[in-house]
Amino acid sequence: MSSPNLLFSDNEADVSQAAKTYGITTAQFEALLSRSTDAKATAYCPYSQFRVGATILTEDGAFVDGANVENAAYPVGTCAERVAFGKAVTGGHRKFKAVAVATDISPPASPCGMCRQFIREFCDLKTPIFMFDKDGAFIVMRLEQLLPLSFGPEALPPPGSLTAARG
Ligand SMILES: O=c1ccn([C@H]2C[C@H](O)[C@@H](CO)O2)c(=O)[nH]1
Ligand SMILES: [Zn+2]
Repeated sequence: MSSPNLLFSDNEADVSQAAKTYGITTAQFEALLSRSTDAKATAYCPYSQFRVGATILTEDGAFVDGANVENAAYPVGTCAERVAFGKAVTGGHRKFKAVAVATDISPPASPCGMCRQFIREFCDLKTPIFMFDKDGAFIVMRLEQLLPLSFGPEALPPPGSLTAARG
């Protein structure tokens, strides 16, 4: 069932309101929408035919795109979000302002559980995740809403602090 109270349309009022609420510019919002929508075309998804595009806005204002990459051994395939974060992190980015995911369904798809946890490694809990349908209508939620009571890097002892003697 759709969630009309959560689904915004791509009109000027909703876009500027969302951009303001989530701390990005309307130009950045429009770039997240157009780039994640275009990224769907780069998906390799012969098995599901379900195209997903993802775009990440880095803290310094760069954009990194990804799409899902499937595999004949089905579980080996990778979601668009993890492809985009892999590219961003190996490109040297460590801080991010927003994440966008675009699909051709409405209401739009939301990141799977594995991707929510993957995002949690690199993003502040307040980070907005924009989920776009084919027409640019969108749902937006913060990471802490998509992944409540989450487990993250700060729960572990600092890397290198454990002694080798302890098994
Ligand atoms: O948020 C999502 C949901 C699904 N998929 C991919 C995985 C698979 O390739 C296809 C169908 O599940 O869509 C993503 O990339 N991101
Ligand atoms: Zn996923």
